[in-house]
Amino acid sequence: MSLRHAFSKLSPALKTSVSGARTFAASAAEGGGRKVAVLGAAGGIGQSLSMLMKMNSMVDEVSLYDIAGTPGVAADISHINTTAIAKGYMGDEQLHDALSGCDLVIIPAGVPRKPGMTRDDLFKINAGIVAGLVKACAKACPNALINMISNPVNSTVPIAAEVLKKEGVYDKKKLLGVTTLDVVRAKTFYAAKAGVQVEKVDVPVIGGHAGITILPLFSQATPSAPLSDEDIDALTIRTQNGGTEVVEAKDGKGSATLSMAYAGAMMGDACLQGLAGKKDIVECSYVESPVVPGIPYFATKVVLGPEGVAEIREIGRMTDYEQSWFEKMQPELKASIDKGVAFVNETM
Ligand SMILES: NC(=O)C1=CN([C@@H]2O[C@H](COP(=O)(O)OP(=O)(O)OC[C@H]3O[C@@H](n4cnc5c(N)ncnc54)[C@H](O)[C@@H]3O)[C@@H](O)[C@H]2O)C=CC1
Ligand SMILES: O=C([O-])CC(=O)C(=O)O
Repeated sequence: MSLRHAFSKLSPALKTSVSGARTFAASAAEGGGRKVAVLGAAGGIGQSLSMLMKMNSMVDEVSLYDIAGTPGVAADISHINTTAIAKGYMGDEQLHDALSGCDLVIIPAGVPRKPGMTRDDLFKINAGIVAGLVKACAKACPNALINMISNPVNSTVPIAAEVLKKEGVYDKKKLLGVTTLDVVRAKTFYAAKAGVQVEKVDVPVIGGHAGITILPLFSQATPSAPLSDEDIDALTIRTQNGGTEVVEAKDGKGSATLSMAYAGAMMGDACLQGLAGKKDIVECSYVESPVVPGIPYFATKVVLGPEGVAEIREIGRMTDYEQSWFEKMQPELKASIDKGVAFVNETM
């Protein structure tokens, strides 16, 4: 498959940049001129994600920040003949400059899983990393959108919210947990089973981003296909275990990086399109949400706009099968949220 074909589903901004059909930056009216930072840019996700953001014609500057390794990655990416400038920043003392003036900050910093671990096992290390980075965002770019990739997302998003609240700059419209990879997987697995063209598939995925908190709603998938209950059960469980499938296949060498960079670039692109005032930009995302009483953060489809999250969509109709997963996930999701909130209150 050609690169051009592979990118045929991306937004016009990303597509024109990839195809080389346009070598100038998108004008401000088209949503160009954006500064995007990737925190954790020298990592498995961060390198590819930084490259994909450099290929987005809405972006003028990509800021690559990490505790080590960013000068090399930035030098490498900077040779790509797209308009955005790529700059490397390394270490605490350069973090503020990396973030100043940013419209969008994407955070894939922190440790990944090894076989046998849950995402929650990463909490001990990643909670502190995320809290420190978000505190720096609060000071350097308080109006930027934040896309949180670092795991456990079910807790790192509430951690980020609490830090931003303590800094007096929290805006729930601007903090988005990235669950796009769950949607990417659900679409891929569904298309293969249903025998439909994957580019035409849509599947909402609700809840959170860990095990049973990931709930693909195949009853709402389009185009619809007459799948058996056994098929739906297998697709649901495969989507919930998609991350573990990759962790086991990588056998100690980390978790999903390339598919995550793709998913992160799609989500980042959608946020930039929303900022530019484009209409009907809809992605599933884990955000502060009123949709499920008693569960303050929840992923459903959200509409992206000039301020970030413009509208949070309801779950819609679920089958009895989906409803039973929905009920089962709630205690785990609530516990992960409470753990994130408590971490900030006890340590900061
Ligand atoms: N939301 C999602 O769907 C997914 C989330 N993830 C998560 O993304 C995170 C990163 O995964 P990988 O890129 O594979 O890991 P990696 O280990 O390859 O890269 C992580 C990078 O973060 C950097 N880092 C550590 N502390 C930092 C700090 N204080 N400031 C800036 N950078 C720092 C490291 O130096 C490293 O370069 C993990 O927590 C992983 O679980 C992974 C896949 C999917
Ligand atoms: O499974 C992991 O640890 C990484 C991740 O979140 C994913 O691939 O969905």
